[in-house]
Parts: sequence; structure tokens; C-alpha cells
Amino acid sequence: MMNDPKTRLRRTMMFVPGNSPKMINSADIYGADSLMFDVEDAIAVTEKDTARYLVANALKTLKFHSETVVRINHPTQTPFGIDDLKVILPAKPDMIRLPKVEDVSEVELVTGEIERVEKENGWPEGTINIIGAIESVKGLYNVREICRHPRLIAIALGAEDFIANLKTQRTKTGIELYYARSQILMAARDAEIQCMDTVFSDVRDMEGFEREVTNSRDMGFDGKSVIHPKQITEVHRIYTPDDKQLTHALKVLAAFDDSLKNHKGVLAVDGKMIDGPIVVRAQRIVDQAKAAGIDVEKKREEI
Ligand SMILES: CC(=O)SCCNC(=O)CCNC(=O)[C@H](O)C(C)(C)COP(=O)(O)OP(=O)(O)OC[C@H]1O[C@@H](n2cnc3c(N)ncnc32)[C@H](O)[C@@H]1OP(=O)(O)O
Ligand SMILES: O=C([O-])CC(=O)C(=O)O
Ligand SMILES: [Mg+2]
Repeated sequence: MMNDPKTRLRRTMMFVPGNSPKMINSADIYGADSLMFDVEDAIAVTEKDTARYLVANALKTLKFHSETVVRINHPTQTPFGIDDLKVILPAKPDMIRLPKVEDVSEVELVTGEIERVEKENGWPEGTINIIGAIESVKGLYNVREICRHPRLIAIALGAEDFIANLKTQRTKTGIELYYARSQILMAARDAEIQCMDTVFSDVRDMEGFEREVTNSRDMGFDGKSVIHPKQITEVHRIYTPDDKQLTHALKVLAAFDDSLKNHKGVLAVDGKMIDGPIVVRAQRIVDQAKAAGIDVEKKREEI
């Protein structure tokens, strides 16, 4: 189901500075799958109050087509996080992004606040979900347990903070992030939740961006955090199966269906053997194409 919070399409989650009325007002027109209003690191200490009220008002008064997420300040490492929740939760965002998460107790703390507001408002349990961001080695070491918390429906990497903690720099190859990306992905797949890759901060370098998004797609990430509208189109293009991939996937599924109906043995499509995992991957391509709005039934008839 496309709008099930656990499985909905999240190719892009765009950061929108929570103190900018202009950016908040226009953010929805760019077509990101999720919009993440930030009251954490994009916002100076002196602006925290303004930003959280601005974001809460926007959530209450504007209509958003994209999923709405608010990145709060950390609830125990900063004096702002709990106040953020008090102001933001009654405005009913779809999700809270918990940055710099290091321990499952922090997810539990935020969950407690959410449950209280859900009960007070008579909203069903699970109305507001949590995405965590791993931004330190300590968080990475606890990522499996964090991902298994039932309120967490996605996990993300926050690479800028992570590499500061690692005492290195971001490189074009991404070698410094390879272990963290792999570990976070494994934990997400183990817990059956989604996994978002981190931001690419140089908005002028579209070639580097394309390389990084292609790599994270190939590693298995469900999507990427972005910071500028022009990054959205590029991620959606890279994450949408092309015509050749979709045609092949549909042929695989048709051959598999036929083999089940007619009790056939080993199968081949275009000279390649088809077995269980290939069918699973073909189904994922078809699901991604459908979620991206491609008329898959029409394509199926054309083949
Ligand atoms: C490490 C971390 O924590 S990363 C997360 C925190 N960082 C952020 O939130 C940064 C988010 N991004 C931004 O603030 C901006 O994109 C910047 C500062 C990088 C560049 O902003 P600009 O110089 O205004 O970019 P540019 O002029 O190309 O923008 C084009 C249009 O897109 C809008 N826009 C740009 N970025 C965003 C955004 N993130 N959300 C909504 N609208 C945006 C601009 O307002 C502008 O609109 P207009 O054409 O109506 O005037
Ligand atoms: O979560 C992100 O991608 C952005 C961020 O805070 C970081 O990189 O430290
Ligand atoms: Mg960060």
C-alpha cells in the first residue's frame, strides 16, 4: 500500500530550514516525497523558539502533498528537544526525525511524548512515527537495537556529524562512509524498516551528486536526504526503473506466473535462468515503477 507509513515511497526527504517562511511556504511545490522542516542544526540557538512555532503553524495551516517530517533537537543532549516536541507534536507532523540518536532509550523517550499527545487528541496509535539519524560511532554501534524499536519506521545516516566524530573528511569516493552505510543498511533490512542516505552538501556539483546517488541506490538505500530542490529531480530519475529494466522485470514475472500455472520446471528469460531471488527483485522493480506513477499495466499489455 503506497501510503502505509512503513512502505510509502521515500526517495527524497528535503531539509527545509524551519526559520524561513519563504522556503516553508514554497517547499511543497517541488515534489519531494517527504519534506523535513529543520529546527536542529540549520537553526541558530537564538532562533530556536521562532523556528519551532513557525513550523508548527505551517503544519496546522498549510496543505502539504508531501509527507511532513520535523527534525527536532536532541531530547537529552540539548535543552531544546523536549520543548520542540511540546510545540510540534500537537501540529501533527507525519514523522519526527530524531537526530544524533545513540541509544534506543532516546527513541523510547520520544515515543513516550508522542503517545501522550496521540492519547490527548484521540489520534490512533502510530499517527506520528519516528525516523532516527545515526551521526556518531556510538550510534552506529547501537544501530541494530535502535532499528528494532517498534515506533521507528526508518533510519538515516547523518554523514557530516558522523565524519566529524570519525575525525576524517568527506571524499569523492565515499570510502570513509562505506562501513557506516553498510552497517546501517544491514540493521534496517534486519528490522524491516526503510533506510535513507545522507545529504550531499555541494549543491553545485551535480556530477558528484549523480555518482553518490547511484552508489547509494546500488547499495540498497530506499532514498536520500536532500538540501535543494534541484537535487529532487535527479534522485527521482535515478530511483525510477528505466524502460528496459521494467520490461525485463515484467517478463520475469509473467514467465514465473506461467511456470506456476503450468507446473513447469527451470525457467529462462532472454537466455538467463530465473529463480526465486530474481523474481523477488523483479517484483521490487515493478513496485518501484508503480510507486513512481508509471502505468505498469499498460506496459504489461504492450509486452
Ligand atoms: C548537515 C546538515 O544538518 S544538512 C541540513 C541542514 N541544512 C539545510 O537545511 C539547508 C537547506 N538548504 C538551503 O537552505 C538552501 O538550499 C541553500 C542555502 C543551500 C541554497 O539556497 P539558495 O541560495 O536560496 O538557493 P537557490 O537560489 O538556488 O534556490 C532556488 C529556489 O529554491 C528555493 N530553495 C532552495 N533550497 C530550498 C530548500 N531546502 N527548501 C525549500 N526551498 C528551497 C529557494 O528559496 C529559491 O526559491 P525562489 O526561486 O522562489 O527564490
Ligand atoms: O542527516 C543528514 O543527512 C544531515 C546531517 O545532519 C549530517 O550529515 O550531519
Ligand atoms: Mg547532523
